[in-house]
Amino acid sequence: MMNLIEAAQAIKSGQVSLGIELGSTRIKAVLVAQDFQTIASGSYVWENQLEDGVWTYPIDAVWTGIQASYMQMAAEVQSKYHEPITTIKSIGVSAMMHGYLAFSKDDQLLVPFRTWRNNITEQAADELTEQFNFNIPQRWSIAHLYQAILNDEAHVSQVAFMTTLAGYVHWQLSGEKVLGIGDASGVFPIDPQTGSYDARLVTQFDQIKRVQQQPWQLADILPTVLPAGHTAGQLTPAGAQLLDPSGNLMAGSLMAPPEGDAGTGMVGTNSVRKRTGNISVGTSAFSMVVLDQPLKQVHRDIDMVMTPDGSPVAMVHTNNCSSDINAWANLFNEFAARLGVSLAPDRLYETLFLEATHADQDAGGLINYSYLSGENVTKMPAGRPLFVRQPHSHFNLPNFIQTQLYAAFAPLKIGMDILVKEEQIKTDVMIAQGGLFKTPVVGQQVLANALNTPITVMSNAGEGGPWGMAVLAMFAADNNGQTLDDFLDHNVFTNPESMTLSPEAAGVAGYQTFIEAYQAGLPIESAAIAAIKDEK
Ligand SMILES: Nc1ncnc2c1ncn2[C@@H]1O[C@H](COP(=O)(O)OP(=O)(O)O)[C@@H](O)[C@H]1O
Ligand SMILES: O=C(CO)[C@@H](O)[C@@H](O)COP(=O)(O)O
Repeated sequence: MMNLIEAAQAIKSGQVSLGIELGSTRIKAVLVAQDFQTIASGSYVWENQLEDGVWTYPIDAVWTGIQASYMQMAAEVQSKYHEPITTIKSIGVSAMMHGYLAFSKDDQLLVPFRTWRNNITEQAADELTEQFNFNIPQRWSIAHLYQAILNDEAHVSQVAFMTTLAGYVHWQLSGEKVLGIGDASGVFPIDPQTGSYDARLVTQFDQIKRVQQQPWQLADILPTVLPAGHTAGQLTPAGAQLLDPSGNLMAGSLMAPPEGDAGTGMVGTNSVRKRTGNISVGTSAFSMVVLDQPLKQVHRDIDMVMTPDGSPVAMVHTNNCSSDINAWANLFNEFAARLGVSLAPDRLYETLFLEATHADQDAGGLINYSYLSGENVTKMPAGRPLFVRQPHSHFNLPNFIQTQLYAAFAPLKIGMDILVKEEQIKTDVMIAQGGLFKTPVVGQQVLANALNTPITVMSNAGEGGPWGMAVLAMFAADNNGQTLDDFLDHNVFTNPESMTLSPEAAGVAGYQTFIEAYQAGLPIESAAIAAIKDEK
């Protein structure tokens, strides 16, 4: 580990890499030294909005958030090391995947950003899955494009370029219209042999009658696909100004292929090798296993994505994980404020999560449906968060918080059971990362019990994504021809700090009781969606 003087020297000579990640609730910037240690970080809280039935973020907020995170990180560098950041060796951008950002030939955004969280592309996703004999989830970018075509949306004929959020930011910083292969795999299916979009499926798409009527062909409007380790352009002067309006940062940094947060999660947990598994836990929850053989069949609940170096990955993805925890945490925070108690966010979460350690194993018979938005695994088209209890349920604070944690992982548990039962895909251990692990042990133990699998959490778990992106940026700058898995094993994770928790029998049994009640009660959620209309 570098001392203060060595770190200051690294900053001065530009021997540092920057990873930026735009997650659903936090934009993060992490500056990493060449020994892979984090030197400084910054973050910015943002929140998606449901506007006219579409989950979105204003595009300006992307830049407000990136600049605020960068500025906070640069301020930390200045105060700790007394150096401004002027040169950065390599930079990588990662973000929530999928969704729809479509631009005209004059680079104008044609419709507000449609994020991964939307459940508005059912018809397109169903038709494409059938045509391609390949699972196309609703959040895939191609489902959004095709649904816009099916909807006869006027903007579609003007589309000159479509990309993901990471691809958009990368384009603005470097001028390059490219995507890392992992992020690209959430846009359109990838052919593992060619490392690019599946040419046969691209032709099939172009031949659909309503697509033929468009003035473009799919290949004209998609970004170019690049694997990890390749150079994906340089930070331009305009890009440097966009990232750091103070003007300290100079252009010229090498840019790595932009990736999705699935790929950076795999890198951050050293899980790109075949038969390794990892889980990302934040606004959404998704588990990923790198495959050593193709799946037996197409499943609507198992998504096929790629590692950043192009190996197929089976993913179980759930739209809802931590949003409802946040809603309740905010409520408790308001109450604390009324009592004159001001709590820093980490203290708030820690205090609440620690309550769960006194809970009944079955969470006292309480049930929660944490569906802020629709949920693919349980086939809910929209979200109506619900808390349900019986007159005799054991309703107290520990059980309430336990229920929130149990419910956050419930769709993932249901989806993982499909992966295990139908495809017999199971790893010996899963490595988890995400903001929920910023409070140690509690969420990790619940996840281990829920999935009945040992869960490892690394010391970087709270910032695993942006750190993973910085590592990819270093891999792009300096890899000596190594493969990504060897680079991670031999250079990066030589002495990882991690903790593994195994499932506890009583907790596993308690979670099983909870999940049975949860599944039995799912019609309540359906009824709420039908009965309580969204007034927006
Ligand atoms: N100190 C904490 N302890 C436990 N959970 C936390 C803490 N701080 C934040 N969280 C949870 O982590 C979530 C953010 O995780 P993150 O991985 O950054 O997700 P995303 O990419 O969806 O923004 C928050 O929404 C919150 O639920
Ligand atoms: O859809 C995917 C991965 O397939 C994610 O990008 C999306 O769920 C967003 O993740 P976060 O909840 O922001 O970590």
